[in-house]
Amino acid sequence: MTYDISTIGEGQIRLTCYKGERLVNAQQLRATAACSEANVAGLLSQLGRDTCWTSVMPQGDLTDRVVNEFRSVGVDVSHICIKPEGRVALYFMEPGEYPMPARVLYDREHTPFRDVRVEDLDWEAMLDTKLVFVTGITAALTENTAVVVSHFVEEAHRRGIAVALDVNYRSLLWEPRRAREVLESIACISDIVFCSVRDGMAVFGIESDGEQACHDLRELFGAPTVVSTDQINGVYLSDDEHGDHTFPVVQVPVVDRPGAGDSFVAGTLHGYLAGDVVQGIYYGQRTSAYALTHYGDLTRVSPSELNIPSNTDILR
Ligand SMILES: Nc1ncnc2c1ncn2[C@@H]1O[C@H](COP(=O)(O)OP(=O)(O)OP(=O)(O)O)[C@@H](O)[C@H]1O
Ligand SMILES: O=C(O)C(=O)C[C@H](O)[C@H](O)CO
Repeated sequence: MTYDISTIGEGQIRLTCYKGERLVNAQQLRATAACSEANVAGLLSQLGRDTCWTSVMPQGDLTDRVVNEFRSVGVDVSHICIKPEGRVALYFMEPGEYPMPARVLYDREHTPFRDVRVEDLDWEAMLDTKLVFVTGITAALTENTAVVVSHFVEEAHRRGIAVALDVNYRSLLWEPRRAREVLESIACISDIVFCSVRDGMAVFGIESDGEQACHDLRELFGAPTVVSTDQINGVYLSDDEHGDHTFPVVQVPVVDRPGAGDSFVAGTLHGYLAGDVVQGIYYGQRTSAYALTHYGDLTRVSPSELNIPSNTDILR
């Protein structure tokens, strides 16, 4: 079977404080599955795409909790390498209520994924795809994960498979200089790059704003298509075929924030895979707005919900 998209990343459990509690004295935590790349695959699966998410995870209930979540929406998880021992990565989150900022605390040292080697994975299966999707989160973890991400992208490029990169810079995982060192060469052979205006400045030193920042990133990478988000300030496209464009964002209330960026990427790739990145951005705006309305990093959406009239007037 040829996948529409194939991706790799570390499965995690997110443990989130309930509203009005702080980690330091929380009595209960909400457990949900997480992984930026699997979130993208999971949303695309729900939209009818054939997707594959690969990882390295230890045998056990916590792995089952994570893997079952993505399997349940149709992601092919059969190429995940299961190790007999090890721990599952966690991240704790305090969502933050104004004026308290949100906080993330990673607990992801000593997991088998950090030691992944190229020979652990079934590359023939993973590369039987129309598009390979990678993010800066996975490249950030260890030397090994950076090597595996670069191998995936280079092999895809060599075989004429489209590559999509989401820079997804996480300052808790690495320094901007190292991020640039690893990600710039990947961006330069990517067909579509997602890089927020904030990450463009932090990692690539792009000082311009909005549409211009997106344009400058495209010039820097020489990539055919760059899409930049900037929270509620707008989405920007710089593209060989369409030129430079701004798409306004209609703000919606936030129930749960993590995963909105991934949902935006998934929606955009859904259009991109059909040959229409502009339609993809409209999908992405809708799926990311939906993502904010319910708990969990994985957004739950049905194809019909992508096209129904919305009271947020986000869609055309
Ligand atoms: N409050 C909001 N209302 C409506 N849409 C939103 C809101 N916040 C974010 N979005 C949508 O989500 C998209 C991605 O948001 P943002 O730029 O914060 O992502 P990101 O920084 O890439 O996310 P992440 O932190 O998950 O990597 C925005 O372009 C927008 O379309
Ligand atoms: O931050 C990470 O490492 C993740 O992959 C976990 C989340 O699912 C992600 O941050 C949401 O985009």
